[in-house]
Amino acid sequence: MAPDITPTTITKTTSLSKAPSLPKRAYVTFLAGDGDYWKGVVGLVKGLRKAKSKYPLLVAMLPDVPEEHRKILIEQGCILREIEPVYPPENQTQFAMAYYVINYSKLRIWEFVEYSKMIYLDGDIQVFDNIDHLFDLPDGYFYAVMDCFCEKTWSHTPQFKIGYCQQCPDKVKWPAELGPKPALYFNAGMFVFEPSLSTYHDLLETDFLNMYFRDIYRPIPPIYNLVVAMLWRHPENVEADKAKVVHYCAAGSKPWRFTGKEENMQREDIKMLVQKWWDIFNDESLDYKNYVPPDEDAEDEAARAQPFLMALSEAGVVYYVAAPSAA
Ligand SMILES: O=c1ccn([C@@H]2O[C@H](COP(=O)(O)OP(=O)(O)O[C@H]3O[C@H](CO)[C@H](O)[C@H](O)[C@H]3O)[C@@H](O)[C@H]2O)c(=O)[nH]1
Ligand SMILES: O[C@H]1[C@H](O)[C@@H](O)[C@H](O)[C@@H](O)[C@H]1O
Ligand SMILES: [Mn+2]
Repeated sequence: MAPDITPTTITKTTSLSKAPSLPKRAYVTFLAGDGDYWKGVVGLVKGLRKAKSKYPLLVAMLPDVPEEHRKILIEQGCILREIEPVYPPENQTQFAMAYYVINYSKLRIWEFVEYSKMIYLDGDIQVFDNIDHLFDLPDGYFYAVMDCFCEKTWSHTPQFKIGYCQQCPDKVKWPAELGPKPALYFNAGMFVFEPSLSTYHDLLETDFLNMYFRDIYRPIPPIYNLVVAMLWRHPENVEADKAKVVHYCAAGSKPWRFTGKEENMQREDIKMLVQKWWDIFNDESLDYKNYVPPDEDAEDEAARAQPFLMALSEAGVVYYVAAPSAA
């Protein structure tokens, strides 16, 4: 059979032989409304700077974000991208409409195809250590941290009802009567993904990220998205001070609203993590206008990839993810 020399093939060959510029990468977060989530985004961009991230932070933002908040974000070095709201399909309930609009609109980050790879981070996340090496994980997969099913937010699920959690699958075993074990489920506050218009369109039709990415989901260790409830639900799996990325998602844990009154919020590890968030938020040397970028240092980069590999093997997930190509 004759070789398939379609225009696509030709384009690819040409661009390869011309040694194109490096693939574009960026972090991306999502912002909606005139509430206080912008504080989370300011904390996040300053945290990324402190961790010496090489890549910018894009903010995918709904039109309802007020001008004064946009101004603050630009002054902090964020790249703003206004996105049009996506309304859920009509068959979905009218309750909690805002919640659905937020969920569907977030999918627009798959439209950012000028970037070949991105890391999504919720606004209530903080990055305490450089995680740029996650961009080097092999293409073609969807990387995220496994969620925990032990909090009341999950009380509607069979997992919660029988006390099964994928974080400790041997404590309460999945009963055979309930059929096959449920697929691994990730927390959708942090993930490594490849923008793609066809994926975007497919996602709009699918019942959400976990369903859509079921087959190419590869778990990465909890240090890349420490869902704070893990501290009291699975202390054997996590260490608060080793986490590179912390997700303040438990009730009462958002640092900028923290009162310490809600359940578990008096814990020393929580108070320490909330303080660490504030230290970054208040650190003026991390403001964009004051920031002096460090010199590029190739050795640094290699040194960073090493603990990553070690962490993966410690967490026993090397089986799931191939080594980063930089290793
Ligand atoms: O008024 C709001 C509400 C949310 N957000 C943005 O949307 C993100 C998701 O909201 P939360 O962080 O409050 O929600 P959870 O961490 O509890 O949510 C988890 O489940 C959600 C769906 O329920 C999303 O998928 C989310 O990314 C995932 O981490 C926020 O971080 C923030 O970036 C806003 O900007 N304004
Ligand atoms: O995935 C969920 C979600 O992010 C909730 O908002 C959080 O409170 C949960 O504990 C987590 O498991
Ligand atoms: Mn969140």
